[in-house]
Amino acid sequence: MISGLPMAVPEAGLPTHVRIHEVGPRDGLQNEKTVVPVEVKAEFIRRLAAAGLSTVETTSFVHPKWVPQLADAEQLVPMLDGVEARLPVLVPNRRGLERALALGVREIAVFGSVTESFAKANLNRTVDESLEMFAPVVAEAKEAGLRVRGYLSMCFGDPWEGAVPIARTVDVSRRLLGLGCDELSLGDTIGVATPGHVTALLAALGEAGVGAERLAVHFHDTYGQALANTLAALRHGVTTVDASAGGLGGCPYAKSATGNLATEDLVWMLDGLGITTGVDLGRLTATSVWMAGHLGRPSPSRTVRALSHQEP
Ligand SMILES: CC(=O)SCCNC(=O)CCNC(=O)[C@H](O)C(C)(C)COP(=O)(O)OP(=O)(O)OC[C@H]1O[C@@H](n2cnc3c(N)ncnc32)[C@H](O)[C@@H]1OP(=O)(O)O
Ligand SMILES: CC(=O)CC(=O)O
Repeated sequence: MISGLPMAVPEAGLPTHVRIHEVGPRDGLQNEKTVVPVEVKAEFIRRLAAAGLSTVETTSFVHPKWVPQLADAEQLVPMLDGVEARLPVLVPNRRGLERALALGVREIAVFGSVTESFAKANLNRTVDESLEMFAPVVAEAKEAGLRVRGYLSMCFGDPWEGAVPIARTVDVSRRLLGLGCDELSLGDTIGVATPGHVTALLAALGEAGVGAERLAVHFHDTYGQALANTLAALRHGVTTVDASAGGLGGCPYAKSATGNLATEDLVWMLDGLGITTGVDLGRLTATSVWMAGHLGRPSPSRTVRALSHQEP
Protein backbone atom coordinates (compact mmCIF):
# COMPACT_ATOMS: atom_id res chain seq x y z
CA MET A 1 0.00 0.00 0.00
CA ILE A 2 1.29 3.49 -0.82
CA SER A 3 1.40 5.64 2.29
CA GLY A 4 2.30 9.12 3.43
CA LEU A 5 4.44 9.94 6.45
CA PRO A 6 2.50 9.07 9.60
CA MET A 7 3.08 11.12 12.75
CA ALA A 8 4.63 9.03 15.53
CA VAL A 9 2.29 10.63 18.07
CA PRO A 10 -0.64 12.96 17.49
CA GLU A 11 0.02 16.69 17.81
CA ALA A 12 -0.95 18.37 21.08
CA GLY A 13 -4.69 18.88 21.37
CA LEU A 14 -5.62 15.79 19.36
CA PRO A 15 -6.73 12.50 20.92
CA THR A 16 -4.51 9.43 20.78
CA HIS A 17 -7.43 7.08 19.97
CA VAL A 18 -10.72 7.52 18.11
CA ARG A 19 -13.64 5.09 18.24
CA ILE A 20 -15.24 4.82 14.82
CA HIS A 21 -18.97 4.19 14.92
CA GLU A 22 -19.49 2.40 11.61
CA VAL A 23 -22.91 3.13 10.07
CA GLY A 24 -22.55 1.54 6.62
CA PRO A 25 -25.00 -1.35 7.08
CA ARG A 26 -27.70 1.01 8.39
CA ASP A 27 -27.19 4.58 7.17
CA GLY A 28 -25.22 3.40 4.16
CA LEU A 29 -27.78 0.92 2.92
CA GLN A 30 -31.09 2.47 4.05
CA ASN A 31 -31.29 4.62 0.93
CA GLU A 32 -30.53 1.85 -1.58
CA LYS A 33 -33.52 1.24 -3.82
CA THR A 34 -32.73 -2.39 -4.60
CA VAL A 35 -33.04 -4.61 -1.55
CA VAL A 36 -29.67 -6.12 -0.64
CA PRO A 37 -30.03 -9.81 0.32
CA VAL A 38 -29.88 -10.39 4.07
CA GLU A 39 -26.94 -12.83 3.67
CA VAL A 40 -24.93 -10.06 1.98
CA LYS A 41 -25.75 -7.63 4.80
CA ALA A 42 -24.66 -10.17 7.42
CA GLU A 43 -21.40 -10.84 5.56
CA PHE A 44 -20.82 -7.06 5.21
CA ILE A 45 -21.13 -6.67 8.99
CA ARG A 46 -18.87 -9.66 9.68
CA ARG A 47 -16.20 -8.27 7.36
CA LEU A 48 -16.42 -4.80 8.92
CA ALA A 49 -15.96 -6.27 12.40
CA ALA A 50 -13.08 -8.43 11.15
CA ALA A 51 -11.45 -5.27 9.73
CA GLY A 52 -11.30 -3.95 13.31
CA LEU A 53 -14.42 -1.81 13.58
CA SER A 54 -15.49 -2.13 17.21
CA THR A 55 -18.97 -0.67 16.66
CA VAL A 56 -21.07 -1.56 13.63
CA GLU A 57 -24.60 -0.14 13.50
CA THR A 58 -26.54 -2.94 11.90
CA THR A 59 -30.13 -1.99 11.07
CA SER A 60 -33.29 -0.18 12.17
CA PHE A 61 -36.44 -1.47 13.84
CA VAL A 62 -38.65 1.07 12.10
CA HIS A 63 -41.87 0.54 10.20
CA PRO A 64 -40.91 -1.54 7.13
CA LYS A 65 -43.11 0.68 4.96
CA TRP A 66 -40.90 3.66 5.88
CA VAL A 67 -37.55 1.99 5.16
CA PRO A 68 -38.15 -1.13 3.04
CA GLN A 69 -34.42 -1.84 2.72
CA LEU A 70 -34.23 -2.60 6.46
CA ALA A 71 -37.42 -4.66 6.67
CA ASP A 72 -35.30 -7.78 7.26
CA ALA A 73 -34.06 -6.69 10.72
CA GLU A 74 -35.60 -9.76 12.40
CA GLN A 75 -33.72 -12.08 10.05
CA LEU A 76 -30.46 -10.14 10.14
CA VAL A 77 -29.84 -9.78 13.88
CA PRO A 78 -29.79 -13.53 14.72
CA MET A 79 -27.33 -14.08 11.86
CA LEU A 80 -24.79 -11.93 13.73
CA ASP A 81 -24.31 -14.22 16.74
CA GLY A 82 -20.62 -14.42 17.52
CA VAL A 83 -19.63 -11.19 15.73
CA GLU A 84 -17.10 -9.45 17.97
CA ALA A 85 -18.30 -5.87 17.87
CA ARG A 86 -20.92 -3.69 19.47
CA LEU A 87 -23.96 -3.95 17.19
CA PRO A 88 -26.38 -1.07 17.88
CA VAL A 89 -29.70 -0.70 16.08
CA LEU A 90 -32.04 2.25 15.51
CA VAL A 91 -35.33 2.24 17.39
CA PRO A 92 -37.85 5.10 17.07
CA ASN A 93 -40.57 3.98 19.48
CA ARG A 94 -41.77 1.32 21.93
CA ARG A 95 -42.77 -1.01 19.12
CA GLY A 96 -39.23 -0.84 17.79
CA LEU A 97 -37.77 -1.43 21.24
CA GLU A 98 -40.00 -4.49 21.79
CA ARG A 99 -38.78 -5.93 18.50
CA ALA A 100 -35.13 -5.27 19.38
CA LEU A 101 -35.42 -6.66 22.92
CA ALA A 102 -37.07 -9.83 21.63
CA LEU A 103 -33.85 -10.51 19.71
CA GLY A 104 -31.51 -9.74 22.60
CA VAL A 105 -30.12 -6.49 21.18
CA ARG A 106 -27.82 -4.78 23.72
CA GLU A 107 -27.53 -1.30 22.28
CA ILE A 108 -30.05 1.03 20.64
CA ALA A 109 -30.27 4.54 19.24
CA VAL A 110 -33.25 6.86 19.15
CA PHE A 111 -33.14 9.52 16.47
CA GLY A 112 -34.55 13.02 16.77
CA SER A 113 -34.36 16.23 14.78
CA VAL A 114 -33.54 19.83 15.62
CA THR A 115 -35.95 21.06 12.95
CA GLU A 116 -39.70 20.67 12.77
CA SER A 117 -39.66 20.00 9.01
CA PHE A 118 -37.43 16.96 9.31
CA ALA A 119 -39.14 15.69 12.48
CA LYS A 120 -42.38 15.66 10.51
CA ALA A 121 -40.89 14.10 7.38
CA ASN A 122 -38.87 11.44 9.20
CA LEU A 123 -40.98 10.59 12.23
CA ASN A 124 -44.44 11.97 11.45
CA ARG A 125 -44.13 13.97 14.68
CA THR A 126 -43.21 17.46 15.88
CA VAL A 127 -39.92 17.86 17.73
CA ASP A 128 -41.78 17.84 21.06
CA GLU A 129 -43.89 14.83 20.10
CA SER A 130 -40.82 12.88 19.00
CA LEU A 131 -39.07 13.58 22.31
CA GLU A 132 -42.24 12.38 24.08
CA MET A 133 -42.13 9.23 21.95
CA PHE A 134 -38.48 8.61 22.88
CA ALA A 135 -38.84 9.20 26.65
CA PRO A 136 -40.30 5.77 27.57
CA VAL A 137 -38.05 4.05 25.02
CA VAL A 138 -34.89 5.44 26.62
CA ALA A 139 -36.20 4.77 30.15
CA GLU A 140 -37.17 1.15 29.39
CA ALA A 141 -33.98 0.48 27.48
CA LYS A 142 -31.84 1.79 30.34
CA GLU A 143 -33.85 -0.27 32.80
CA ALA A 144 -33.12 -3.34 30.69
CA GLY A 145 -29.40 -2.51 30.87
CA LEU A 146 -29.01 -1.34 27.28
CA ARG A 147 -26.68 1.38 26.09
CA VAL A 148 -28.60 4.21 24.41
CA ARG A 149 -27.36 6.66 21.81
CA GLY A 150 -29.36 9.74 20.85
CA TYR A 151 -28.99 10.90 17.28
CA LEU A 152 -29.86 14.45 16.45
CA SER A 153 -30.38 15.28 12.78
CA MET A 154 -30.16 18.67 11.02
CA CYS A 155 -27.79 20.13 13.61
CA PHE A 156 -26.29 22.56 11.09
CA GLY A 157 -28.71 23.07 8.22
CA ASP A 158 -32.01 21.75 6.92
CA PRO A 159 -33.18 21.43 3.30
CA TRP A 160 -36.54 23.05 4.05
CA GLU A 161 -35.59 25.57 6.74
CA GLY A 162 -32.05 26.59 5.76
CA ALA A 163 -29.37 27.39 8.34
CA VAL A 164 -30.13 26.07 11.82
CA PRO A 165 -29.37 28.44 14.73
CA ILE A 166 -26.80 27.08 17.17
CA ALA A 167 -29.04 27.91 20.13
CA ARG A 168 -31.77 25.61 18.76
CA THR A 169 -29.36 22.73 18.30
CA VAL A 170 -28.05 23.24 21.83
CA ASP A 171 -31.59 23.29 23.22
CA VAL A 172 -32.72 20.05 21.55
CA SER A 173 -29.36 18.38 22.33
CA ARG A 174 -29.84 19.03 26.03
CA ARG A 175 -33.42 17.78 25.94
CA LEU A 176 -32.47 14.57 24.12
CA LEU A 177 -29.54 13.89 26.46
CA GLY A 178 -31.82 14.75 29.37
CA LEU A 179 -33.95 11.71 28.53
CA GLY A 180 -31.03 9.58 29.73
CA CYS A 181 -29.04 8.87 26.56
CA ASP A 182 -25.45 7.81 27.17
CA GLU A 183 -24.16 9.57 24.08
CA LEU A 184 -25.37 12.16 21.57
CA SER A 185 -24.41 12.02 17.91
CA LEU A 186 -24.59 15.42 16.18
CA GLY A 187 -25.83 14.84 12.64
CA ASP A 188 -25.03 17.00 9.66
CA THR A 189 -27.68 15.13 7.73
CA ILE A 190 -27.31 17.07 4.46
CA GLY A 191 -23.58 17.79 4.74
CA VAL A 192 -23.61 21.59 4.91
CA ALA A 193 -21.43 22.09 8.00
CA THR A 194 -18.05 23.78 7.85
CA PRO A 195 -15.28 23.60 10.49
CA GLY A 196 -16.03 27.04 11.98
CA HIS A 197 -19.65 26.05 12.50
CA VAL A 198 -18.61 22.78 14.12
CA THR A 199 -16.26 24.58 16.50
CA ALA A 200 -18.91 27.16 17.38
CA LEU A 201 -21.54 24.49 18.06
CA LEU A 202 -19.19 22.40 20.23
CA ALA A 203 -18.17 25.51 22.19
CA ALA A 204 -21.83 26.45 22.73
CA LEU A 205 -22.63 22.91 23.86
CA GLY A 206 -19.69 23.03 26.27
CA GLU A 207 -20.95 26.30 27.73
CA ALA A 208 -24.36 24.66 28.15
CA GLY A 209 -22.78 21.81 30.12
CA VAL A 210 -22.58 19.20 27.36
CA GLY A 211 -18.97 18.05 27.31
CA ALA A 212 -17.24 16.53 24.28
CA GLU A 213 -16.88 13.16 26.09
CA ARG A 214 -20.65 12.60 25.62
CA LEU A 215 -20.63 13.61 21.96
CA ALA A 216 -20.09 11.93 18.62
CA VAL A 217 -20.06 13.62 15.23
CA HIS A 218 -21.86 12.37 12.13
CA PHE A 219 -20.95 14.14 8.91
CA HIS A 220 -22.21 13.68 5.38
CA ASP A 221 -19.80 14.73 2.68
CA THR A 222 -21.96 16.77 0.29
CA TYR A 223 -19.53 19.72 0.04
CA GLY A 224 -16.34 17.76 0.72
CA GLN A 225 -16.09 19.17 4.26
CA ALA A 226 -16.57 16.01 6.30
CA LEU A 227 -12.88 15.39 7.06
CA ALA A 228 -12.19 19.05 7.86
CA ASN A 229 -15.24 19.07 10.12
CA THR A 230 -14.02 15.90 11.83
CA LEU A 231 -10.62 17.44 12.50
CA ALA A 232 -12.32 20.50 14.03
CA ALA A 233 -14.32 18.19 16.30
CA LEU A 234 -11.22 16.20 17.33
CA ARG A 235 -9.46 19.44 18.25
CA HIS A 236 -12.43 20.16 20.47
CA GLY A 237 -12.11 16.87 22.37
CA VAL A 238 -14.57 14.63 20.49
CA THR A 239 -13.27 11.05 20.22
CA THR A 240 -16.22 9.20 18.64
CA VAL A 241 -16.71 9.67 14.91
CA ASP A 242 -19.43 8.14 12.73
CA ALA A 243 -18.50 7.00 9.25
CA SER A 244 -19.75 4.68 6.54
CA ALA A 245 -17.62 2.11 4.74
CA GLY A 246 -17.04 3.17 1.17
CA GLY A 247 -18.94 6.45 1.73
CA LEU A 248 -22.33 4.82 1.27
CA GLY A 249 -25.30 6.68 2.62
CA GLY A 250 -28.11 9.17 2.55
CA CYS A 251 -31.51 9.54 4.10
CA PRO A 252 -34.74 8.68 2.29
CA TYR A 253 -36.56 11.48 4.14
CA ALA A 254 -34.07 14.32 3.64
CA LYS A 255 -33.84 15.67 0.13
CA SER A 256 -30.21 16.47 -0.75
CA ALA A 257 -28.74 14.05 1.80
CA THR A 258 -25.65 12.46 0.20
CA GLY A 259 -23.18 9.83 1.32
CA ASN A 260 -21.58 9.79 4.75
CA LEU A 261 -17.98 10.47 5.51
CA ALA A 262 -16.23 7.38 4.11
CA THR A 263 -14.65 5.25 6.84
CA GLU A 264 -11.58 4.70 4.66
CA ASP A 265 -11.04 8.46 4.20
CA LEU A 266 -11.34 8.88 7.96
CA VAL A 267 -8.92 6.03 8.75
CA TRP A 268 -6.41 7.35 6.22
CA MET A 269 -6.44 10.75 7.94
CA LEU A 270 -6.31 9.33 11.48
CA ASP A 271 -3.51 6.89 10.60
CA GLY A 272 -1.52 9.82 9.20
CA LEU A 273 -2.11 11.85 12.33
CA GLY A 274 -0.85 9.01 14.52
CA ILE A 275 -4.31 8.47 16.05
CA THR A 276 -5.16 4.81 16.62
CA THR A 277 -8.51 3.28 15.56
CA GLY A 278 -7.82 -0.45 15.53
CA VAL A 279 -8.96 -0.58 11.91
CA ASP A 280 -7.02 -2.40 9.20
CA LEU A 281 -7.37 -0.10 6.18
CA GLY A 282 -6.53 -2.82 3.65
CA ARG A 283 -9.23 -5.18 4.94
CA LEU A 284 -11.74 -2.36 5.18
CA THR A 285 -11.07 -1.20 1.63
CA ALA A 286 -11.41 -4.77 0.35
CA THR A 287 -14.79 -4.95 2.11
CA SER A 288 -16.02 -1.75 0.48
CA VAL A 289 -14.86 -2.91 -2.94
CA TRP A 290 -16.70 -6.20 -2.35
CA MET A 291 -19.86 -4.28 -1.33
CA ALA A 292 -19.54 -1.95 -4.33
CA GLY A 293 -19.60 -5.09 -6.47
CA HIS A 294 -22.93 -6.08 -4.92
CA LEU A 295 -24.37 -2.61 -5.40
CA GLY A 296 -23.14 -2.44 -8.98
CA ARG A 297 -21.26 0.87 -8.80
CA PRO A 298 -17.86 2.05 -7.58
CA SER A 299 -17.39 3.50 -4.11
CA PRO A 300 -17.36 7.32 -3.98
CA SER A 301 -14.56 7.22 -1.37
CA ARG A 302 -11.34 8.80 -2.65
CA THR A 303 -9.29 6.45 -0.46
CA VAL A 304 -11.10 3.34 -1.69
CA ARG A 305 -10.54 4.43 -5.28
CA ALA A 306 -6.88 5.23 -4.70
CA LEU A 307 -6.12 2.00 -2.86
CA SER A 308 -8.09 -0.27 -5.16
CA HIS A 309 -7.43 1.53 -8.46
CA GLN A 310 -11.20 1.83 -9.03
CA GLU A 311 -12.27 4.26 -11.73
CA PRO A 312 -14.47 7.14 -10.46
C1 LIG B 1 -31.29 10.84 9.31
C2 LIG B 1 -31.65 9.39 9.29
O1 LIG B 1 -31.05 8.64 8.59
S1 LIG B 1 -32.93 8.87 10.30
C3 LIG B 1 -33.26 7.18 9.84
C4 LIG B 1 -34.08 7.07 8.59
N1 LIG B 1 -35.48 7.31 8.78
C5 LIG B 1 -36.32 6.38 9.33
O2 LIG B 1 -35.91 5.29 9.68
C6 LIG B 1 -37.76 6.79 9.45
C7 LIG B 1 -38.42 6.01 10.55
N2 LIG B 1 -39.78 6.43 10.75
C8 LIG B 1 -40.78 5.55 11.01
O3 LIG B 1 -40.58 4.34 11.01
C9 LIG B 1 -42.15 6.13 11.30
O4 LIG B 1 -42.10 7.51 11.12
C10 LIG B 1 -42.65 5.85 12.72
C11 LIG B 1 -42.92 4.40 12.89
C12 LIG B 1 -41.63 6.32 13.75
C13 LIG B 1 -43.94 6.63 12.94
O5 LIG B 1 -44.83 6.41 11.85
P1 LIG B 1 -46.41 6.53 12.07
O6 LIG B 1 -47.06 6.21 10.79
O7 LIG B 1 -46.72 7.83 12.72
O8 LIG B 1 -46.64 5.33 13.07
P2 LIG B 1 -47.79 5.06 14.11
O9 LIG B 1 -47.18 5.20 15.46
O10 LIG B 1 -49.01 5.91 13.80
O11 LIG B 1 -48.12 3.53 13.79
C14 LIG B 1 -48.67 3.14 12.52
C15 LIG B 1 -48.46 1.65 12.32
O12 LIG B 1 -47.06 1.36 12.25
C16 LIG B 1 -46.73 0.34 13.19
N3 LIG B 1 -45.42 0.67 13.73
C17 LIG B 1 -45.06 1.78 14.40
N4 LIG B 1 -43.77 1.70 14.75
C18 LIG B 1 -43.30 0.54 14.28
C19 LIG B 1 -42.02 -0.08 14.36
N5 LIG B 1 -40.98 0.48 14.98
N6 LIG B 1 -41.88 -1.27 13.77
C20 LIG B 1 -42.91 -1.87 13.12
N7 LIG B 1 -44.15 -1.31 13.02
C21 LIG B 1 -44.34 -0.12 13.62
C22 LIG B 1 -47.80 0.46 14.26
O13 LIG B 1 -47.90 -0.76 14.98
C23 LIG B 1 -49.01 0.78 13.44
O14 LIG B 1 -49.47 -0.42 12.84
P3 LIG B 1 -51.04 -0.65 12.53
O15 LIG B 1 -51.41 0.45 11.59
O16 LIG B 1 -51.05 -2.01 11.93
O17 LIG B 1 -51.69 -0.50 13.87
C1 LIG C 1 -29.61 9.16 12.25
C2 LIG C 1 -28.62 9.69 11.31
O1 LIG C 1 -28.29 9.00 10.36
C3 LIG C 1 -28.01 11.00 11.58
C4 LIG C 1 -28.12 12.03 10.47
O2 LIG C 1 -27.55 11.86 9.37
O3 LIG C 1 -28.79 13.03 10.70
